[in-house]
Amino acid sequence: MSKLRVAVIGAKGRIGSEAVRAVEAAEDMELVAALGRGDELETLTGAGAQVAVELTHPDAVMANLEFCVRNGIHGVVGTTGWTDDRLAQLRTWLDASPRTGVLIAPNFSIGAVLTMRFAQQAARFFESAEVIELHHPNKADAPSGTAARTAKLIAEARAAADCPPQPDATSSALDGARGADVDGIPVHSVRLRGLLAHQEVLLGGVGETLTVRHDSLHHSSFMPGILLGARRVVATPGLTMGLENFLDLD
Ligand SMILES: NC(=O)C1=CN([C@@H]2O[C@H](COP(=O)(O)OP(=O)(O)OC[C@H]3O[C@@H](n4cnc5c(N)ncnc54)[C@H](OP(=O)(O)O)[C@@H]3O)[C@@H](O)[C@H]2O)C=CC1
Ligand SMILES: O=C(O)C1=N[C@H](C(=O)O)C[C@H](O)C1
Repeated sequence: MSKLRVAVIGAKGRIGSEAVRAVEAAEDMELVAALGRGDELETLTGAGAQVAVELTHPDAVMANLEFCVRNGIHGVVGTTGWTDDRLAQLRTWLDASPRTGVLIAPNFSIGAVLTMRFAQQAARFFESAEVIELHHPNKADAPSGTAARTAKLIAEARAAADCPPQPDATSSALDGARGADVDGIPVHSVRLRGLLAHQEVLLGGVGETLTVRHDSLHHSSFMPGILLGARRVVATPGLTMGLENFLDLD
């Protein structure tokens, strides 16, 4: 059987360099291009890439995806910074290239995907929910894509269950003390040397709390998800939001 022809964009970065090694080691894949900043995107078409794994920066991801989708190259995207406007723009490119698929995964690690699922399941049973994400200090964005997604999922679950707004009588606070408000859920970002990627979801009810915590200790934690995404996205046209769509979680 012919191998899946995979390219990595952002190949010299922390996660991109790990992805290059993972694709090279995968028996069913061939690494056909490894692009860094300043490299020509046309390399992808010249190399016959079927899938591009995009692991760069929020400032770069849109131009890279526009090129890929217009050229029928499927995308597996880990880069963060997604807004509703950006997603709408991506959908217009995909509408014009109906056989092309893009997976955006806020987090490729199975533990983080499960954290999001558990938080979503638990959200309606607790009055209060807050998210704390903790990352290395070289991370460009805050809050993390994972934390933003987690907060959105919690908020959606609470809205679907007709939960009232969560109690918070704070009437005076230093700017930032209550974190960022993501759909009504406070999200707190810690940047600390020594950390990689960690998240706690705190849920509170009368007389009890539940904490769901996940720790990525090495970038290898993201590789099975990236490889799974590459294998599945080629047969999944359109936009897929979240690796959970390629996992049998139920
Ligand atoms: N979904 C997930 O599971 C994960 C997602 N991420 C996300 O992936 C992204 C990258 O993270 P990380 O590896 O830590 O960041 P790094 O800064 O280590 O790596 C990004 C790399 O992309 C390069 N780059 C920037 N612009 C371009 C471009 N236009 N074309 C090609 N390469 C480019 C950078 O080059 P230069 O150094 O010259 O700027 C750098 O080498 C972030 O958004 C992060 O949040 C990270 C881990 C897991
Ligand atoms: O920048 C990182 O390191 C990570 N970025 C992703 C995010 O913003 O959620 C995934 C993971 O947290 C690592």
